[in-house]
Amino acid sequence: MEIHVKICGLRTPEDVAVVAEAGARYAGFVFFPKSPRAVTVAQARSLALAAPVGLAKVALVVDAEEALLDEICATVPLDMLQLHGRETPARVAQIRARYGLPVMKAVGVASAADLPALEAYGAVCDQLLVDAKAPKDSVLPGGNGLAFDWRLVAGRRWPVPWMLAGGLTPQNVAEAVRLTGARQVDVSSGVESAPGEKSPELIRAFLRAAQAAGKASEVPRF
Ligand SMILES: O=C(O)c1ccccc1NCC(=O)[C@H](O)[C@H](O)COP(=O)(O)O
Repeated sequence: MEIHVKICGLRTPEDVAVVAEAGARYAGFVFFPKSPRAVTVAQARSLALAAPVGLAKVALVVDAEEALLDEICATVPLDMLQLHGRETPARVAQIRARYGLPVMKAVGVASAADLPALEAYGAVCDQLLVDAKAPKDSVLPGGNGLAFDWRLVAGRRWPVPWMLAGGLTPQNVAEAVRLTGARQVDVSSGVESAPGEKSPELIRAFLRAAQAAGKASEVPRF
């Protein structure tokens, strides 16, 4: 089974080249000014234009107003919007209808009490990002390099495809895939040498580990 990998928070043409060459399926661009991974709309446009066919470009926004979404969608050639704030299901549906792009909604998980939200958002979005819940005092609503208890979502299914995120690394991604049954994984901090600085070696190691985990989960045919 092939595991689809999203590498989030790309900032340079070198990041895009390494991610594509390593075999990632999605590249994420962060539009959140307080993030060390933030890019401008103009920067995202040139990064997206440099992405080869087969690498899906994802714009990550947090409670974005129409003006910003209009500007991003008119300027950057995109394949998906990732909503990483407190957008309600109604807002998710509205954004999906307005821009005609697939929408992935991030849902933070810390305990079983967070699981019903995945059902609610699963009814209105194209993909779910099942992420660790950000600590209350965190500046960033995601990208904190924190994992949640994967047993909470082990074997769970939703009506739309989903990605596992939160604190994944080249060392733990195989165990995360094995335990949860995820077919898609998303990483940012775990492939960085410093906040916002992507490491080509860690990106390659992450892709290798994820792909090996996918192969290991294949049912043998005799
Ligand atoms: O990465 C950021 O700086 C960021 C800022 C605001 C909202 C979300 C953000 N990142 C989300 C992600 O990169 C991932 O989708 C996910 O949260 C996993 O991040 P990590 O735990 O760092 O691998």
